[in-house]
Parts: sequence; structure tokens; C-alpha cells
Amino acid sequence: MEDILRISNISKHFKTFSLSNINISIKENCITGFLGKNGAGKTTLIKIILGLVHKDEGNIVYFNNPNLKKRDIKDRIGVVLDDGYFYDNLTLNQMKNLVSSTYTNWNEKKYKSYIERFRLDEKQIISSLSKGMKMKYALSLALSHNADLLIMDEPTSGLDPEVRKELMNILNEYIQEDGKSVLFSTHITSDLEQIADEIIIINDGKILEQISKDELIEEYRLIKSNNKILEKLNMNDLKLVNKTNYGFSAITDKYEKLRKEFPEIIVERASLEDIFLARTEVLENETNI
Ligand SMILES: Nc1ncnc2c1ncn2[C@@H]1O[C@H](COP(=O)(O)OP(=O)(O)OP(=O)(O)O)[C@@H](O)[C@H]1O
Repeated sequence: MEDILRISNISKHFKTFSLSNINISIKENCITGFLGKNGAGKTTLIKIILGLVHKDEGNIVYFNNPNLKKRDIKDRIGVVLDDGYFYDNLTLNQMKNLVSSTYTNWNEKKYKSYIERFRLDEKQIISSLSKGMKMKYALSLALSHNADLLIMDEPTSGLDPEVRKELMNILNEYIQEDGKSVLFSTHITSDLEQIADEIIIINDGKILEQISKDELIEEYRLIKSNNKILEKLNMNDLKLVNKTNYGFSAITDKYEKLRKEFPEIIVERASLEDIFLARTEVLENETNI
């Protein structure tokens, strides 16, 4: 599988926040989930990829071609940003005319099919769109110029489950076509759990890991048992311990060892959310030392 984007040693320093030495890659025909808490640096890195924020150091190779011109890069990336980049007082049609003129391969037929599918009214003023409609409109534009990489920054935040499901279906359709990839930033893990092939976790401006989703899910388990068992366990083996009067639950990557030592422990699949929290909890504990 080819890298559609290769990011090497990227750093960016703001007064109170730094992105440090970022090394990641986005693979072809892959949905990559970019996961991080509020303020972790997701939007900053996405804006660096899009050339909207200047990096201090590092290098990005787009579409496996270090000599690609800015114009070609722009043509091949579809963008859905959460803060929007639309003129609020224009109609959908007027804004589309502005956007479409900036792309070489604008596909009006495709755009119309998305507008129809999303039941959007082209005469409507952008400022009167709901959050979900705005995302659908942004997606219609992003998918109508033959882009090979779709970059979405927090596309699902504030959307109801039905719209989120619709988005997941569209991303699944998009990725079926050869050579297409998606980078999808969010702190809503349930969306990624369904759809992502690869997960990148960012924490406090540093990449914690890039790993296949299935591998990450396989690494951890949720364990449950009574508090007498908990007393016998090594707390270093456990993350996100939740103790009540009746028993405890915890996340662990030592589940095989624990299962052998304490066969009465219940071992279940861990959710991506718990794993994400456990992974970032480890880091916070380490930085507190
Ligand atoms: N232009 C800027 N000048 C100074 N600091 C900035 C600037 N842009 C972003 N930051 C800081 O960088 C940090 C990371 O912000 P960023 O928006 O990248 O995080 P995020 O992971 O996208 O968060 P969220 O999930 O809340 O959107 C924040 O502390 C933010 O205040």
C-alpha cells in the first residue's frame, strides 16, 4: 500500500503550545482516524497539511511525489473543516460557483447528485443552514472535484446519529474507489470504531502512536471481577480502574497473564474509547512523575 501523504519531523511552536516532531503517513485506500483530546493539536496539523498554517520544521510529501505543484496538491485534496470557510451571506449556489472555479477537475454532475441526495436547496443562504446541513454541503463540495484524499476536521461533532451514520456510509462508498483515502479527525471514538482502518493518536502535540485499528483493539481487554481479586492485582497492569462496592472493571494489555493467574476474571472486548483513554492516561501519569 502506497503512502498518499508522508509527514516527517513536522514541528510548530506557538506561545503556549507546540506540535513536536510529527512523523505519520496516510495510506492509500485507507480511512485514517486522527484521534486526540480537545487542544491536542489535530486542527493545527491538518492546517499545516493544507498549507493554511506554516510549519517551523519538517517535510510533507504529497501523493508520493516530492515535486508535485501546489495547484495539483490542492486539486487532489477535498476538505471539510469544522469552522467552515464559507461566506455566510451567499447562497449555496453562489458559494459553489466561487469554490468550483478554483479546481481544475470540477464535476458539476457529481455535485448536483450530492445536493439532491442530501436534499439541500441551492437557493438557501449559507448562514441559515443547520450544522448538519453545513457539513453535508461542505462534503458535497469536497467530493465534487475528483479529490484522492478527503481531509475532514471534526466532521461529526454536534451532529445527530442519523447524519453521522449517513456520513459513515458516504466515506465507505468513497473509499471503495481505487486510490482514495480519508483522514478524519475527531474526539468521538465511536465513529472511528466503526469505520477507521488506521488510528493515529495525538496527545499534547506529540504523536503517541500510529497503528491499525484492529491491532489496537486486540492489544487491550476490559476485565471485571470482585474487589478481593483487585487487591491481589498489580495496579501497574491496570488502566482506568473503576471500583464500586460490588466489584471493579479496568482496561489492561496484560489480560492473558491475568486470565491464567485468576481464571474467575471476566475478560471482554474493550471499546476504542476506553483504549484511547487508557493510552492517554498512561502518558499523563508518566508526565506527572
Ligand atoms: N494561531 C495560534 N496561535 C496560538 N496558539 C494556537 C494557534 N492555533 C492553535 N493554537 C493552540 O494550539 C493548541 C492546539 O489547538 P488545535 O486546535 O490544533 O487542537 P485540536 O486537537 O484540534 O482541539 P479541538 O478538538 O478542541 O478542536 C491549542 O492550545 C490552541 O490554543
